[in-house]
Amino acid sequence: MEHHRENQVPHVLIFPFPAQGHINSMLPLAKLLSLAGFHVTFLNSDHNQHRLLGNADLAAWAARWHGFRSRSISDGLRPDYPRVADNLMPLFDSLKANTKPILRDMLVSDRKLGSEYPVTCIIGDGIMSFVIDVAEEVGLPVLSFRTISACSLWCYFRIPKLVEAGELPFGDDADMDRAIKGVLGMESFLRRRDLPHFCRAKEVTDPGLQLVWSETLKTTRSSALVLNTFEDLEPQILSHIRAHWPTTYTIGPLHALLQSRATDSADSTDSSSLWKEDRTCMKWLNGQPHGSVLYISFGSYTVVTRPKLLEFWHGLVNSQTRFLWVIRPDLVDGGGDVGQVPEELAGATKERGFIVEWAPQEEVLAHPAVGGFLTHSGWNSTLESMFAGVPMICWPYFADQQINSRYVSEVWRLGLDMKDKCDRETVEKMVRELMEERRGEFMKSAEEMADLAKKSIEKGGSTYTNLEKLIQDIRAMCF
Ligand SMILES: O=c1ccn([C@@H]2O[C@H](COP(=O)(O)OP(=O)(O)O[C@H]3O[C@H](CO)[C@@H](O)[C@H](O)[C@H]3O)[C@@H](O)[C@H]2O)c(=O)[nH]1
Ligand SMILES: C[C@H]1CC[C@@H]2C(C(=O)O)=CO[C@@H](O)[C@@H]21
Repeated sequence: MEHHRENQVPHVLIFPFPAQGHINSMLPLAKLLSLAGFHVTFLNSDHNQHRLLGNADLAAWAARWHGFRSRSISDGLRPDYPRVADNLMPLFDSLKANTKPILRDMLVSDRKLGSEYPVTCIIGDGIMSFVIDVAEEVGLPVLSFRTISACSLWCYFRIPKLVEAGELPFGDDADMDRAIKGVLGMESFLRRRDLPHFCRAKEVTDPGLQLVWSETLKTTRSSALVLNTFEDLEPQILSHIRAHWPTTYTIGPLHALLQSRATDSADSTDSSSLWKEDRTCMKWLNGQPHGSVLYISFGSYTVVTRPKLLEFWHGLVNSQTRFLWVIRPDLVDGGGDVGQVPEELAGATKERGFIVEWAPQEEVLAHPAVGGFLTHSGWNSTLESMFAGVPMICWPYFADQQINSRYVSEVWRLGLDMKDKCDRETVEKMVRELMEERRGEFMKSAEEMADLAKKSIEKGGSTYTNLEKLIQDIRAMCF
């Protein structure tokens, strides 16, 4: 038996939902497990692997992260199919119908996936419960990694209770500020408008609502839940979660945990961006006064209409603040470009602003010139801003972002929630409030939260300890 133990190297297959936000939270875990001496296969979609190859040095990753390999699998859609937020059901349906059997066949035909060691455990994205089905069929242990906050996962889990109590659906009742009482732990501050966006569906049969409802319930079948959060951030909600997922590993903020473990700083920042990063913004930031710049990014999925984009633009310019703005090529609804910009905006932007299509966001948030973040409240952006000690203005777009923005403003006191508004007057008012009037207050709470996050990843901290436990438990699965 001992001889057998010496030869068994854990081989973990890590499979994120094919989207930037899911790659950016599960990839650091893959690298951390390779640092622990595990063999790791990171599974991208063919579509995203092709995009990553254009922007990342995947060959260098294999050299830097011993035991790490990335493979790809078809998501079943044409390469040019629009994988966009307001049309995601075809992607989910295709993953279940097409990718699931391919994944099973990959594991049945070669348990080693072309490497020297057989797969001993699967960590699948919790929004793709079909990975649990495949793991059960091929007889492998499986853990579910949900890439969102514990508070948003808990809201999803409570959907059946909200429906039972008549709190969902809202119907045509327009009172979005009506309190929601059915999410335990959130009764004192949760409104209809703060629930995850899928809860705004008019019918219980809405596909998006059904998706997050059913996928969340199905992840209770996996042997454990992995979350990119930390104990001090969401303690009450985590205790509710653990009543349904007894084994829950909180190992976030993962981007920072990796950075703290990587021997070479360049290693931990190797880009996993699907867009090409424009690093010229770093030189521009170097020329800006300390804390003077508002960074604006709405993540990888958000789209806005051109009128809304111009409202943000007017509000930013009227606030007189310096700004660094990420305007992805596909940010404007319908894929159109920004078009002709009014001279008053173009002139002020030349004077006080800088625009890129995609930024090295972790480095931007860590730059001393950045004093605030206008964000869509995606979970990675929220954690990155939190760890960098940068206060936020939140303009959530969909999915879990609505609940994240409510927590930022009402629970963690790290900024302002602009939810459901984007007129130029509100934008200007909130930018001035965050960057000037209440700057001291928000900087103080942001620094306190950043300290809590830093303590969680240090030796003896909850995240540090939970990662060691996860590594130990995965090792034990080999025998
Ligand atoms: O110019 C940019 C903009 C973003 N990022 C990075 O891209 C990631 C974006 O992730 P996130 O902030 O979580 O937003 P989304 O891409 O929108 O993520 C999707 O996935 C997340 C995790 O499930 C969810 O929380 C979001 O709601 C969902 O939209 C972050 O790591 C950013 O650092 C860059 O590197 N450069
Ligand atoms: C496409 C979105 C549907 C839900 C997914 C998600 C989650 O709850 O895991 C968060 O945001 C998006 O990335 C996914």
